[in-house]
Amino acid sequence: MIETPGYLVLSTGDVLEGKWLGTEIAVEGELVFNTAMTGYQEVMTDPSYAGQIVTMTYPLIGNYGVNDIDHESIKPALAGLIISSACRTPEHYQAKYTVKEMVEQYKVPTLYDIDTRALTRIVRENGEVYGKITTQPEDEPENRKVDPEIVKQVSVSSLIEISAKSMPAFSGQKTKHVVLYDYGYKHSITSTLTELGCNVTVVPYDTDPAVLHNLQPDGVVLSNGPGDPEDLAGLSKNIKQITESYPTLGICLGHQLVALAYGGKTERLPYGHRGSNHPVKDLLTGKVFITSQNHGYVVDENSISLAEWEVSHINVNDRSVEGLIHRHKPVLTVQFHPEAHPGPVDTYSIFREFLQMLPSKGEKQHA
Ligand SMILES: NC(=O)CC[C@H](N)C(=O)O
Repeated sequence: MIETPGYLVLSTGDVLEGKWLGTEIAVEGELVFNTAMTGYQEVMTDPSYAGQIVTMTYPLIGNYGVNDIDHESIKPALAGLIISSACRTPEHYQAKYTVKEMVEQYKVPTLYDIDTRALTRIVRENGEVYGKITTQPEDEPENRKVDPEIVKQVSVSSLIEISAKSMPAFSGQKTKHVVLYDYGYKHSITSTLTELGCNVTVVPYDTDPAVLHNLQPDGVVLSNGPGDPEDLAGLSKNIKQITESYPTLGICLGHQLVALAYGGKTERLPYGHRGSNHPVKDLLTGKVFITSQNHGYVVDENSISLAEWEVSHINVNDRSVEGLIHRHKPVLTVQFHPEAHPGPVDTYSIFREFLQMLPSKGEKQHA
């Protein structure tokens, strides 16, 4: 087999040599790393990675193949993939393809045989690093910012209706209708809601609250998504209106956008939280959960009005804000991923907490 060398050229001046896995296409993006030991398929198809080159720190990728059931969106959204060893002979009863076949089919520029430990150190030490996957070691990444309009590229353009897959979560209740604002949603969010007995309507990220009102939701979920939350500050007025009218759950980007809508600020983490074993403390119960995470920004605790909001969760490693609860309105938001995938389902109960906030039939509080 002839293996062509490929290069990852970084904004720090470092150049790492590897080999192409699949099609040789040059691409640029923000360099991030994910520490999950499994879940590469979910990571590759999570739209929150749009515009980013993702390094998997676990050294062997592809050993259980790729299946037809664990995609988090219809196709990979990440700009590029960097791995150490690529397994070409997967073993798993559900495996349908190899990682090589997947990156070839969707034309995801991918390098393997990269020293991912050295690369991760560079990102940890430098924080915001941009890179280019290329055949030319003398190339340089030109862009130093993820496209401010990236959410528009991953959001649905018209609404999608998904029916409940089971009886309502709580006995005696009618099926609830949840509208999911799509900033780049993961399919696990809709599958969790439908498994808990909700009908879900997925709407474009910029859907006007008047259109939402016509859908007569019982509650609203604001999804995860890519990019810098402050690039979406123009949506703040709508988001504030939504949270004032309907019980709301914000997940990751959705959490950040609610904070911005209430006058809060977001800031960049030194090198992000991306993995499936991030400990989060529920400050209301004192319990610690292991969570799935994928974010580069956090809500600045000092920017939140504590008269209006309570910090419900913090990250045990760096004490950053992981969850907010409104003191008077049925609004809760989390920075981590209760839908998991990849990672543990310890915080699945967040969906139940949200569903418990939805009014029973005949007692909708909105006009
Ligand atoms: N998964 C997400 O929703 C990520 C939110 C945002 N793009 C961040 O990096 O912080």
